[in-house]
Amino acid sequence: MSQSHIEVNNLTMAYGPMVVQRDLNFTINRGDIFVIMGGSGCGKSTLMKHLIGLNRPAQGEVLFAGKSLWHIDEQERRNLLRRFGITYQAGALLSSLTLGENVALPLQQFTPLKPSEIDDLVRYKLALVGLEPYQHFMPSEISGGMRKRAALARAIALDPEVLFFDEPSAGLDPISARLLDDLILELRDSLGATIVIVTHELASIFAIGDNSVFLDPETKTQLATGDPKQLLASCELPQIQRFLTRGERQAPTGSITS
Ligand SMILES: Nc1ncnc2c1ncn2[C@@H]1O[C@H](COP(=O)(O)OP(=O)(O)OP(=O)(O)O)[C@@H](O)[C@H]1O
Repeated sequence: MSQSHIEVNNLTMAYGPMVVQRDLNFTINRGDIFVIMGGSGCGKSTLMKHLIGLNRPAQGEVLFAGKSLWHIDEQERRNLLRRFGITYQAGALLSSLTLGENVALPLQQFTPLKPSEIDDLVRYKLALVGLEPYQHFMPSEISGGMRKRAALARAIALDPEVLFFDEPSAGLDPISARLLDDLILELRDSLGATIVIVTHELASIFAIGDNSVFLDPETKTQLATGDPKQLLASCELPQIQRFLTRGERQAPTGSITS
């Protein structure tokens, strides 16, 4: 049976008095690729910030391996946070450092490893994303798709249990986006990591998503959670059908619409 890794219980997220989403309830299982979906401004990035412990819930809780990041001491919180790997949409790499130096950074900061050991690990992580020959290149000397992969190599430097991606394929052409999807699947399988992704890309959602939550900006709560392919096949909510078919369908084929 699938084992729960992250649990979101009755979560309400707000900025001051402005509620972004309320009453969110879902589970992210170990080893799953979990997609956060929903229209612009519904609160996907805000949810990601709650999952990684940057934002504090207005109500409810987020449990990581059964623990709330807000109800433990500072040392335990730091230890838990080290088990996360995060890649942001923009500014993922430091432009003044080579790819190898970028990947080495978390290893230098958070481990007692010797320089030669760090160098071995850097080459290994870059090899995992197909960039070992580019270790000494600057970020400006490689393509956008390669930069995303290098950022991924840095995010996996500390062997994270959970990898978070905010719009990983933003700005990539369809082929590079597809290659990134393949890489994410490979990494999930080789690292055994749980992966949480915010994305609008339908092709990615169906290609790699095992489970998902759909946030609605109108009602300010989740409308559905489940395997995106199942939602497309059987969820009758028009908002979900519109989103998953780019507005082409209001209800699953075969269901009756008025
Ligand atoms: N730091 C902040 N302070 C106040 N309001 C914020 C802050 N960050 C986001 N918001 C507001 O919260 C709401 C949700 O924003 P968020 O960025 O989480 O949505 P999103 O679904 O990720 O959007 P998009 O798809 O456009 O990236 C928006 O109304 C946004 O203006």
